Amino acid sequence: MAAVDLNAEALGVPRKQLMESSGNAVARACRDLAEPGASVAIVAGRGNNGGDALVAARFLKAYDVTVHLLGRPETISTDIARENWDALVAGEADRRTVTDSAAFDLGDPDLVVDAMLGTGVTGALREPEATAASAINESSAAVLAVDVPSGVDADTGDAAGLAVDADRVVTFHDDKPGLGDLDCEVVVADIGIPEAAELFTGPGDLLALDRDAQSHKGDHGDVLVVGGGPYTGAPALAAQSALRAGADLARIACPEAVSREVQGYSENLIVRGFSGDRLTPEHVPSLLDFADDRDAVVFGPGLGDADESLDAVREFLAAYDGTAVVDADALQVVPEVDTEATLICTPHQGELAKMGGETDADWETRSDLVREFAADLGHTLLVKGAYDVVSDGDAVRVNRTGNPGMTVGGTGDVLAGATGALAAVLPPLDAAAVAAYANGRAGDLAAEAFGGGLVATDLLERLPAALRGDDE
Ligand SMILES: NC(=O)C1=CN([C@@H]2O[C@H](COP(=O)(O)OP(=O)(O)OC[C@H]3O[C@@H](n4cnc5c(N)ncnc54)[C@H](O)[C@@H]3O)[C@@H](O)[C@H]2O)[C@@H](O)CC1
Ligand SMILES: [K+]
Repeated sequence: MAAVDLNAEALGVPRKQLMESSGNAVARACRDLAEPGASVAIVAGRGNNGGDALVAARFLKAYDVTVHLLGRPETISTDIARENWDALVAGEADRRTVTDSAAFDLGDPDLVVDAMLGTGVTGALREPEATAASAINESSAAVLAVDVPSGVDADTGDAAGLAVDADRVVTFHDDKPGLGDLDCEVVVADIGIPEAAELFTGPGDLLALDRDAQSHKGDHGDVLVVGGGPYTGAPALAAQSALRAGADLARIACPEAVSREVQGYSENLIVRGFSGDRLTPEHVPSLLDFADDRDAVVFGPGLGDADESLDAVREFLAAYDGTAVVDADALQVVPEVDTEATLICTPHQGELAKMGGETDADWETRSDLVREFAADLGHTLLVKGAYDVVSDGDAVRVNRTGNPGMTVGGTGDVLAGATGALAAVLPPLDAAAVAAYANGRAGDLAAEAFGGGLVATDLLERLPAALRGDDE
């Protein structure tokens, strides 16, 4: 929800506007439950859940409204909730502040609006919320809960202690998993979050990185790039990109014939050569061993399409059971391989066609085709284009960052490497979506400096800023 929120804001629909819609929905639910003139007690917490109900109070002029703010107005935790408290001028509602739970007096209202806590709840209700919840539960009034009954965890439906017993819940945007098992009526209100905020990647997607990457206990990934032979720049770019996208270690396995050249691009890379001048099936057993201890493998950059090399890719994937990003010439063998591995395939339109996938000039039609093909393959696809389409066969995300300057060689290697680093810390769909977004942002930042003359290494330098969500 926080990610969708930030994406909506980037699309010009700020949180305060969403709060106005939620408040309006709460007021509508009040009108459903009580006749004009009825007495309504709004019990508001200091977060945005309370803010929603403070908005509702402005829409309930036909009612006798009392607002009980749990705490002093200075302690309201968000600007938008405080602005809505300030907007309730004297006369519009009877405003009371509850600083001592012993002094809380709910009165005998016809309807109670429980807006103490929403999705921000942590642990058991503290005071004065606990006293207020008891009073609400003892009251004979109808109880309308805002978003979720206070004290209930919206994700699980569990309560760490006391929780409000509501008759009806008006929840926002989407049903919450924890509401299903509650013994009350749940109404989902559309609060006008643009569909684009969920479909298109945006700055909100970067939040996944904070959350999930932290849970990986400081382990930000050990990524192996398998590639090189006919080309040397591609694996070096992919590995450097993995480092810029946050991997702790980036290793390259490439033919000995080119390993010194590949190492020469950067002292940050750990290069291991295998015999000869290209990948062949004889290298696969040791490659599998080497890949076993890595968090993710990026297979394909600069590998070439010699028959022996493609045989090696087939044998590798058939035996591998980790996470791999498959790019470039390696892509064409994916449809024929039966593998336990988790694959993220990063084809451009031409490579997609070679894999047997269909495409279309219209991005919406293309999204459907990509989703169906990902479902057939049983893997995640990131199909590159002016609009990148990401799908795991179920969900679809579309990325619009990037610019025509990025058709220059090497940007695909940068994307593959970044996807590998992110796949070490995020689920495949998120890794692909965040990588596409950040790679495009890095390209946009590079275009500000170099216009159509940008080159792939310019993206490497800008990837960290793009992943932090910096504007420039
Ligand atoms: N896109 C969104 O996420 C939207 C969210 N909205 C509303 O915003 C709510 C979430 O707002 P917030 O994140 O501000 O969180 P809440 O308003 O749910 O709660 C945060 C406040 O509760 C306090 N708190 C937490 N646990 C407590 C406990 N056990 N006992 C006593 N106090 C406790 C915190 O210190 C903080 O002041 C949603 O439930 C919804 O009602 C809406 O405005 C619409 C848009
Ligand atoms: K609530």
